[in-house]
Parts: sequence; C-alpha cells; structure tokens
Amino acid sequence: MTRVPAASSLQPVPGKPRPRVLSIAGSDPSGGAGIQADLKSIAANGGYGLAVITALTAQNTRGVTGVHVPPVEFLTRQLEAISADVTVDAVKIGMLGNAEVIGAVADWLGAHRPAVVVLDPVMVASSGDRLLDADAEAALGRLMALADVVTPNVPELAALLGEAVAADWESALEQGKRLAAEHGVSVLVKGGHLDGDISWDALVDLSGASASDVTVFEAPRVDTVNTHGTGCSLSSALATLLGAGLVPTEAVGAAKAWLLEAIATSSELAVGAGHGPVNHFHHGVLPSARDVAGYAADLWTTAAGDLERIYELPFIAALGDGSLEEADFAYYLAQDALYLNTYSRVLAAASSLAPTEAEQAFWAKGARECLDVEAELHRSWLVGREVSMVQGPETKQYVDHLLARAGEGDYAVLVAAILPCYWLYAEVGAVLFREFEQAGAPDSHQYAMWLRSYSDPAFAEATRQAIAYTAEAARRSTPAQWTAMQEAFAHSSRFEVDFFDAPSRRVPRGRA
Ligand SMILES: Nc1ncnc2c1ncn2[C@@H]1O[C@H](COP(=O)(O)OP(=O)(O)O)[C@@H](O)[C@H]1O
Ligand SMILES: Cc1ncc(COP(=O)(O)OP(=O)(O)O)c(N)n1
Repeated sequence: MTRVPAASSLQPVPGKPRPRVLSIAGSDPSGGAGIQADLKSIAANGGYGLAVITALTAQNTRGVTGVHVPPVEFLTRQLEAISADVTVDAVKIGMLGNAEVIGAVADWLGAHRPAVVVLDPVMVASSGDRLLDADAEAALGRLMALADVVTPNVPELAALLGEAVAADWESALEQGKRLAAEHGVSVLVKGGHLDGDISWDALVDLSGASASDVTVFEAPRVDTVNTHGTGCSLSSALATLLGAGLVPTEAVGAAKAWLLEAIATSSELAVGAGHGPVNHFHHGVLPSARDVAGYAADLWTTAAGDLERIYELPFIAALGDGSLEEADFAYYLAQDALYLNTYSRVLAAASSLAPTEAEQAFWAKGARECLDVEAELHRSWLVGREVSMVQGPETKQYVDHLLARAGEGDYAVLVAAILPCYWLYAEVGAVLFREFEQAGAPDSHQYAMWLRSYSDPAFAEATRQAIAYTAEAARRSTPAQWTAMQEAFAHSSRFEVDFFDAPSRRVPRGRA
C-alpha cells in the first residue's frame, strides 16, 4: 500500500478568486494613465477590472489639450449599474474633475462602500495641466474620510494640507504623517517627484495591520522619461492586491516591485514622443490567487515520486520499526547537523531576498530554529558518540546546490530549492509517527524521540506556510523563473532521497 497521498494535506487550498476591482477615473486616450492604465494594472496584478468614467481627456504623452466632464447624473447611472449587479472587492478612485463629481462618488461610496477603497487624489498631470478644478481640492476631504488609503504625490500632499511643496523626502514624509493624522486615513506618500538616486515611498498605516505605523519603501530611481501614469498604475495595483487579501505593507511592497519593473522595461514600448507609458505587462497577466494551489499541486507531483522512493529505503523501514543500527542513525544525525548549519544560512539568504516583511520574518525564524535543532542534536544524540563530523558526498551535493541557488539571488528559485527539506521531512515524519502509534507506541522503540520531533504540529504549520509562500512566488514568476523553480525543487527533492539513503550506502560500514 502506498503511503503517498494524491495531494499533501499541507498544500494550500484554492485561494480567493480574482478580486473584482473598480476604477472610477478619467479616460486617457494615449493609454498610459487614467482608466486605460488602471485596467492594465489590475489585470497585470491578478484582478478583474471594471471601469466607471468620470471625465474624458484629450491627451497624449506630451500633455493634456482638453477635459470634458459628462453630466454627473450619468456618472451616478454607471455607478448604480455596477453596484446593482456586481460585488466589488476593491475600488480605486482617480481623476474626478470637479466638486460635483466628488460629491456623486462620495454619495455612492456612502451607500455601497466596497471593502477596500484606494484614493489617488489626482489634481495636476505631470505635464502641468489641471485634472481637478482648483476650487474642488477642499472637497476631497469628504472622500478621504471614506478611503482606506490615500496616495498623494509630493505636490498633491502639499495641496491637501494647504502647505508649501516639500523640498526633500524627510519633509514629504512628515507631511504624510500630518495628513494621516488630520483625516484618520492611511497615506502612501510617493516620492517620485523628488530628485536623487532613490525613489522613496512610505506607507503611514493607520489600519493596525502592519508591524509599524510607518514603513518606508525604497527603490532605485530609473533614468527614464517614461513615467506617464505611474501614480495611476501604482494605486490600481495596490487596490488589486489589497482586494486579494494582502496586508497593506505587503500590498505596497508587491505593487512597488511590480511598478519598478514596469518603469525599467518601459523602453520596450514605443508610444509617443513625450513621457511614455510604463510596461504594465512585463510579467504578463498574473494568474489569479486561486491558482496558487495549482502551483503547489505541480510541485507535489514531483515530490510524490521521490517520497515513494524514500519510503522504499531500508533506512526508513528500519527507522520506522526501530530496528535501525545505531551507527547508521548516528551517521544520519551527524550529517543532519552538518546540513542544518548550511541550511540555516540558506534560509537567512531567503529572508534577505524576501519581498514581504512576513516572509522575511518567517525565513529568519526558520534559520534560527535550524541552529537550535543542530545544537540540540549535538546535546542529546551526538554527545559521547564517536561520530565523524565530515560532510558525506550526499550532504555535500545537497548543500552545494542550495548555496548555489542562494548565490544566484532569485527569491522564487531559492525558496523552491528550500522547500523539499520542509515538505518531505514533514510528510515522512507524520507517516512514521502514525505507524509508530498504530503499533502501540512501544517503549522499546529507540527512535521515538526523533519521530516525535518531526511529527510536531508546529513543524507541519511551518511547512504549510513554506509551501504557501513558494506557491505564491510561483504565481508571480515569469515562465522562465517557474521552470527554474521546478528544476531547483526537483534537485532538492532528489537530494532528499539520497540523504535518507546515505547511511545505508556509507563505506566503510561499521562505526559511523
Ligand atoms: N524614475 C522612477 N524610477 C523608479 N520609480 C519611480 C520613478 N518615478 C516614479 N516612480 C515611482 O512611481 C510611483 C508614482 O510616483 P509619483 O511620480 O510620485 O506619483 P504620480 O505619478 O502620481 O505623480 C511611486 O511609487 C514612485 O516611487
Ligand atoms: C485621465 C488621467 N488621469 C490621471 C492622470 C495623472 O496620471 P498620474 O499617474 O498621476 O501621473 P502623470 O501621468 O500625470 O505623471 C492623467 N494624466 N490622466
């Protein structure tokens, strides 16, 4: 009877479907900003985009030559048509044009507020053309009260506070904190208009969902003129990721990383002679969050074959029934201790590459725990035993593989290489412990302590999380990265088999 299930109980269940994200904004016929940019940004980040148009602009990459705001009654008709039929998970609000439009959107939000509201307080295009009547700026206060996050650039921040435009990042951040406190709303301060090699942004988070009230995000400033619609694209990506369930700091981090690549690859497009658009689809259309489960299932297909082989190994059979020679077990534990020392460094590398704070903390905790387990192995099992502490060939090839992936610096590929150690150990540990219990948990079993440690529910939970993070990284990967992830995972999975088999193959046999 096979001990390998068709799906691991540790795999993520299918996640939320694509968040339905409504953009309430103006039209930019050149496709770089406004509704057109919003819909691309929402799709690129895994959402389903809906659009209600507040205003038409005549503009291109060189500037705005006209603005037409249709009768506000028709805006309300559009909004009512959507809410009569569709559950909206998140809304992004962009260009509004005048105070009457602001009033209509505020009225609609008052009655039908979706779970996530991101307000980009668009006032003036980077070309200098007005997109909101000057006398309507004060009316934005009513909308801010209904928003979760407001995303002003530096001039908008000053206008909303009635202060002078900040000349540097520190002053802009202070203004962002003041705006958040004044209106009781989270503020994403955008530093794109400032000079310097770094493009700063910061989230002043009043939601209580983040580890700290202020999280600063930095990215290299791309030397390009193609920054048309960066604010529209960022706020739409943010609304989509919040709608998908990410916490605010994670959503901002992921949206900014995506936008940075869109700006950096914007020269692949050839649109207009002025400030060109960003490359929204640099990584294609992101699969829905629901598809995360599919990536984990694909990895399981690879792991399942190796797991089958692990269960067939004489070492595992003897470990399970307690008949394993002590010298083989000592060899295995010594290699495990050596392995864990390097594995800890590799987990630390994953922590330093992690795209979100939660992942950073998770891998750092894993790195720390490896050292604790290694120390415990020395204290409880290896002390007093004559065991060689030289890396065996199987250990060496495994850690060399992990170190090489860490050295390449691709987070997604690295976590794929890391995962089999969690996953296969958790599976093997759970099965052997279950069989041990079914056999009446005999006192005479020499390795009961080991079986207990690997069937620990906390380890299973950590494994579940490691699988979920890897599958999420796969969802965000390019096709080439996903191939590299599968290869890295397959190698590690195969090395797990060799690692479990090594004690039976070591030469000379006898003392470990
Ligand atoms: N040249 C650049 N390189 C990297 N990031 C940039 C660049 N210009 C703008 N950004 C980023 O684009 C986003 C929008 O910024 P900003 O230009 O301040 O807003 P807006 O487009 O609303 O005027 C921010 O995340 C900012 O950091
Ligand atoms: C229709 C429309 N809406 C918004 C803007 C402003 O776009 P934004 O991303 O804030 O920045 P710039 O493109 O002006 O740098 C727009 N131009 N058109």
